[in-house]
Amino acid sequence: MPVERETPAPRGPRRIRVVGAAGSGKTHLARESAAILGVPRLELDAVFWAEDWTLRDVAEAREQVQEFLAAHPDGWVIDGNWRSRLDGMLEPGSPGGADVTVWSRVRRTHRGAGVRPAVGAGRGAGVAQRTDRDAVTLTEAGPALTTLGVVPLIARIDLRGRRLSARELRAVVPRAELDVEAATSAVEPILADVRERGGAALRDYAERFDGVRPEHVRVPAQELERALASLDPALRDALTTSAARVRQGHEAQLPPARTTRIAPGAVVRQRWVPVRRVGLYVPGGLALYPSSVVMNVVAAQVAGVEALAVASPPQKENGGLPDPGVLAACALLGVDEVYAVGGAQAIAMFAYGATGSEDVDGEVLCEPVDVVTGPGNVYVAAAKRAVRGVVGIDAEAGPTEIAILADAGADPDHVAADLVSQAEHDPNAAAVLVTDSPELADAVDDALEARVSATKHSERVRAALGGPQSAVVLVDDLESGLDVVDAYAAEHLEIQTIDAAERAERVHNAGAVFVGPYSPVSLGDYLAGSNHVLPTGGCAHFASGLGVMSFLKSVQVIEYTREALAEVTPALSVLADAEDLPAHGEAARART
Ligand SMILES: NC(=O)c1ccc[n+]([C@@H]2O[C@H](COP(=O)([O-])OP(=O)(O)OC[C@H]3O[C@@H](n4cnc5c(N)ncnc54)[C@H](O)[C@@H]3O)[C@@H](O)[C@H]2O)c1
Ligand SMILES: N[C@H](CO)Cc1c[nH]c[nH+]1
Ligand SMILES: [Zn+2]
Repeated sequence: MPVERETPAPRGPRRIRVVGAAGSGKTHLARESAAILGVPRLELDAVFWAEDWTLRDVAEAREQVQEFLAAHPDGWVIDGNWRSRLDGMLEPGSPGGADVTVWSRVRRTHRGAGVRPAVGAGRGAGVAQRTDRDAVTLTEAGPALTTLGVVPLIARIDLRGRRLSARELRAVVPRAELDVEAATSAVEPILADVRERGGAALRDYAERFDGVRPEHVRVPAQELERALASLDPALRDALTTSAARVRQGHEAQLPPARTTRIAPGAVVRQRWVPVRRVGLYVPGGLALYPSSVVMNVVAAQVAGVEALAVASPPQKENGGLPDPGVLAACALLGVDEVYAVGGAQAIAMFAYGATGSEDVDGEVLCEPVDVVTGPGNVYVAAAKRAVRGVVGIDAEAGPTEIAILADAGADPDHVAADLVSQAEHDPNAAAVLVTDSPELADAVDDALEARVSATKHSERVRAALGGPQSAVVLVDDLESGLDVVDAYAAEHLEIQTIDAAERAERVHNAGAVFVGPYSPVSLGDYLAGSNHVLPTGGCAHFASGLGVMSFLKSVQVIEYTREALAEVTPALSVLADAEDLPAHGEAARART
């Protein structure tokens, strides 16, 4: 039986007026909002214009509006401007008027919705603050409505009283609409183009996606030195601390070389050999990630990789170079090959190499690498999936996910804080709470309301919490909760239950597990000593986080004496004959 996400109970304003300039997306916003709320919609253009594109008589038009209001006292969405003709009708505060007015407006290349509160309108209303980077999420009605407090921030999935098979569980756990598979078609032409046109394509994509055409695709050495020299001392100390702790954690991962004596004179040895050259991706679209420099670089260095190259998106604010904090972190860790390249194009550059297109590039801008690692958005993850085989990759480390398994004893404010902390990465980030306590779920809903309104990236967080990838999942008991989190296979899983340590040991599928009340995910993001580059989108069913093993290959070394070979030659010959490969047996018999 299919499991539905719960229809949210109406809470805030239900009578919504959408206004905005022509082409600002108000029709779309109104249509979507009405569908989400389950209320009727009235388009004022259809009221004030008659069929033959003459203006309808004002009195007649107003009467139509009045009839609509009278027929739907419980809620509606009305879009269109027509202020002067309405003469105050529909204004917040007027009889039967709107609870709230939403402006849909075009902002540079993205459309966005602003919110003007009605007198006495529901909580949470206010002019939405946003940056251009956030604005893209506001084309959606969901975030606009959660801003208004009309729908809850996060959906509920109630699995109580249901026994689901492993396959059914995998189908009901929340997942993003734009997954790696869906993003693949967007990145394939980019990969092919970079392979073909090298530096010229890299500059074109920087202009298109990052809003700046870098003069230097490879960051000049003096810019790395300059960034390190101007690094804020507190940040330098924090990066140094982080690198030392991560180094310590990763040194413990180094596998020992093993020699096994299979029989007298028969030796098999396992050597661990680092790959020679690696490409390390450091994201930089919505937020900036010096910490991802630490995670990538330290793991590769501890593994013993000889040549490390880093790529991070060019920043318009930094003249087409990557973020100064990213550059400084590279310099601090001794990496001098850094590229101002973001997204799928960076992954292509590393996988195929890139020819230069300008004098500053030289003939070869970037040599191909053996392994590409690092986190990024869904396009980066899709590009890594596409080049796998040409190069090695670590896990698909796409949009951040947090799952929390919590019981009634968990602190709802801490749970909310941790959900918000990861939701702030990306509108596509996922936040999932799995609990056997409806009381905790309600308390977390309330704590989220307070935290989301107050947090800096509230629009991005609302979009992440309100997306299909996020939910509060109610279960009968913690055993069922464990089944749900195993089916979900989160990048990060927090266990906030009374028996956290024992329960954590029973988790099969998670990139990293954070145990007990004092191990928030943000600790692992920066300086727990673990790595924050972790598998997403269910890949934790089979993949591990970034670590020294991501950069090591094992080489088996076999050395037998004549006697040891002679001892197994009869069995070897039988096997060779059984496979109709008699020359295999002859190669052994020729020696013994
Ligand atoms: N799983 C992990 O280990 C982990 C760790 C840290 C961060 N993250 C995630 O990394 C991501 C960082 O994302 P970001 O966007 O801030 O930076 P990013 O560097 O990953 O992506 C920016 C690039 O995306 C590309 N891009 C944007 N829109 C595109 C489109 N429509 N088509 C093709 N390419 C497009 C552009 O090239 C741009 O340079 C977040 O999702 C965050 O959650 C994951
Ligand atoms: N939470 C991210 C991993 O998904 C890592 C990170 C870096 N900076 C802050 N957080
Ligand atoms: Zn984080």
